[in-house]
Amino acid sequence: MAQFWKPGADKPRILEDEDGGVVFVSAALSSAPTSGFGYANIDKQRQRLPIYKYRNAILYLVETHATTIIVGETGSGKTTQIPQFLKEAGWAEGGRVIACTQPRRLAVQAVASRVAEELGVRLGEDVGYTIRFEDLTTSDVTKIKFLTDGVLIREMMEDPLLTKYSVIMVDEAHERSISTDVVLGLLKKIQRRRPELRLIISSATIEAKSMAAFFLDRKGRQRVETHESGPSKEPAILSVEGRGFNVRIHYVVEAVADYVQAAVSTVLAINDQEPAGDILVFLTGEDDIGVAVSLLTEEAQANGNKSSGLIVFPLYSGLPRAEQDLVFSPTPRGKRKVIISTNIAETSLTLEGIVYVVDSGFSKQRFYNPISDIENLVVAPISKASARQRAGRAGRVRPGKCYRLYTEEHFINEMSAEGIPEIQRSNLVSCVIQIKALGIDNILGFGWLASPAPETMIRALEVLYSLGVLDDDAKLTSPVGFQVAEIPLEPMISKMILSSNQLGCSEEIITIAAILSLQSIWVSSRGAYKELDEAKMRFAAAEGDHVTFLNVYQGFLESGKSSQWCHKNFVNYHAMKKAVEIREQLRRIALRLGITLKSCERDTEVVRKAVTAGFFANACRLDVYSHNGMYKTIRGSQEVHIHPSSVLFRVNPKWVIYHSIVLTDRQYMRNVMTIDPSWLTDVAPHFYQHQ
Ligand SMILES: Nc1ncnc2c1ncn2[C@@H]1O[C@H](COP(=O)(O)OP(=O)(O)OP(=O)(O)O)[C@@H](O)[C@H]1O
Repeated sequence: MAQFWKPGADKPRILEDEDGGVVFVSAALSSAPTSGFGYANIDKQRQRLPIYKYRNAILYLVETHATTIIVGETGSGKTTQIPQFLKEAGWAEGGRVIACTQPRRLAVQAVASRVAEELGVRLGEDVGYTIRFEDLTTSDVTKIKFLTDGVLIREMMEDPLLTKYSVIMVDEAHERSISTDVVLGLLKKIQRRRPELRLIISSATIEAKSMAAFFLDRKGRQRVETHESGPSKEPAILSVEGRGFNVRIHYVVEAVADYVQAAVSTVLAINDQEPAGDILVFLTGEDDIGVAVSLLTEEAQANGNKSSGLIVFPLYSGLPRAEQDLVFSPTPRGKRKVIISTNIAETSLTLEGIVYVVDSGFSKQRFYNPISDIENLVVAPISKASARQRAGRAGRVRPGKCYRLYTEEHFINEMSAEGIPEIQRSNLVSCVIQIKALGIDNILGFGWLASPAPETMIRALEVLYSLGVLDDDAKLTSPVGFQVAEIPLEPMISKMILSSNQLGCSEEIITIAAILSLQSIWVSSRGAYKELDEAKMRFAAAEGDHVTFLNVYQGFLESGKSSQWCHKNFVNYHAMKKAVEIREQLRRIALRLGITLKSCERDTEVVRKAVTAGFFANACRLDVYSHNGMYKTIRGSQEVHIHPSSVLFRVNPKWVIYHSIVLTDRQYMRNVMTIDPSWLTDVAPHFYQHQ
């Protein structure tokens, strides 16, 4: 009997309906048995995956085609099996390596450990991974390497033709992150120079024909006709039929007013009414995840036995690795794990115990406005492709259910088939410098999968020119441009590091750079707002957050890197440990670039000047006529406010610089620092000449 489900504001119910329910894809596609799967040995599990039947077809297509596009349901085995098929067929012999890219770091680590486990090898040896600031591979030993698309682009700077790879699989290509689009454009170029390189583009939800059209160019086709021995340049498309287990989809009958509250009610209803199985909830960011975690934890405490079986874990990219890892821990007997996540868990991941998925229908997405030069993170509706990926986190090791907190009508009529590629809605400063560093000067004619807006390109070129990274001919300057490109951070942070060399404060600036590359060093307040504020005030510097970070870092070192010290001060211990690690890597990079490591002995003026040398484009002035602490950006005159998490919140100094903007009810500046406005024209005369 099918079910329709309707969350109520106070008491959610799961309603029975004799009419046919909405079933994900089709029950007829189910090809795996519905029980016993978890107990089979790994070889048997592998053989039961839908992709297994396609092993020979895949190997044949890869042998005979330069590019193969593989579309198969979530959980059909693309990510974990294809690299193994290739290895078994000899593609990793003779010192060659098989690469598989993922848009997200968490997925890279998770799939690499799964594949190592399936092959019975130690992670980091035959099977390894590389993400920014972490390389778990062994040269001459690693045969299958998982990595983020961003890391693959960085590798091209050292080895432009990626000569060690025999096959590169670009997985989850539907995500269309900036790095995925750039990687696809670059790989297409590399293929012309290295016809023996094979590409696999895979996803559960890509439009295979338009992807194939991108890889098919006239020149390529002509070459096929004349070179019979090489692989065909015409891309092959393979559709893998079948999925692991059914996922039954439930829609709300009426639109919900508050998706966080509805998600919490749904989790409680599942816990009350459904058999054992963990729950994965998709919300949008740290803030709404924090609210949901608190509500569920309170509910579990208040309800005694009824909800006490729930163990709730948040999951988002800024969460330290050790806390992220908790979501993979086995669920204790008699308990039910609830993971409340951003779209970090949307693709590639298999979380073994997950039976139920709750999908809010929203995610945080970047939107850049080249006119105001502001990039906001906005909560926006997801696409159908994302919704399918989210549902696909269930049904991987047993049948599952997905509760969509939106109506079926909304899914069918309102949701776009695919999201807007990130390249068309982001600031492109980092992207442009990477492409330039690879020696590609004609950015507009790069051969984009989707062209970015010309205004956005112009803005990026303008900022890079003002940073001294590009010259009048829009070429990378030497040495500054090349050095900035070599540091694996945002160009503004890299420029700040380089400037600290002349100003004699590189030790301090490297600490700030390490902390800025983390989401937050404070623990989330968990309701204890007053205590968190008081703790912050112990470190707060009148100059703002950047100098405050130096105080916290110093305190952490003086405590002997103590976790108790962190706990007492509301500082996130794991984040601080990560900051120490990143700082060590940045020190090594700085030394390689010839930067002298020197401390200014806490001369906060030179520290702030170095930050300004990188972030001058983010300068704002207090609007003295506003009584609510409103600032206007110098370029673009946009209204912005200091974020409540900043130590300058309510202090409202006249001139400030920020690191990033978040949009909630207003545009808020995060990580804010006071400046002297004369520094702006000192460090960026071209940028501010008309002010
Ligand atoms: N860590 C794991 N623990 C248990 N089973 C796993 C694990 N990882 C993968 N599997 C099994 O292997 C199957 C295939 O996973 P894989 O990631 O290769 O699929 P996929 O087709 O790439 O999916 P997606 O499109 O969602 O990334 C899963 O459905 C699951 O049955």
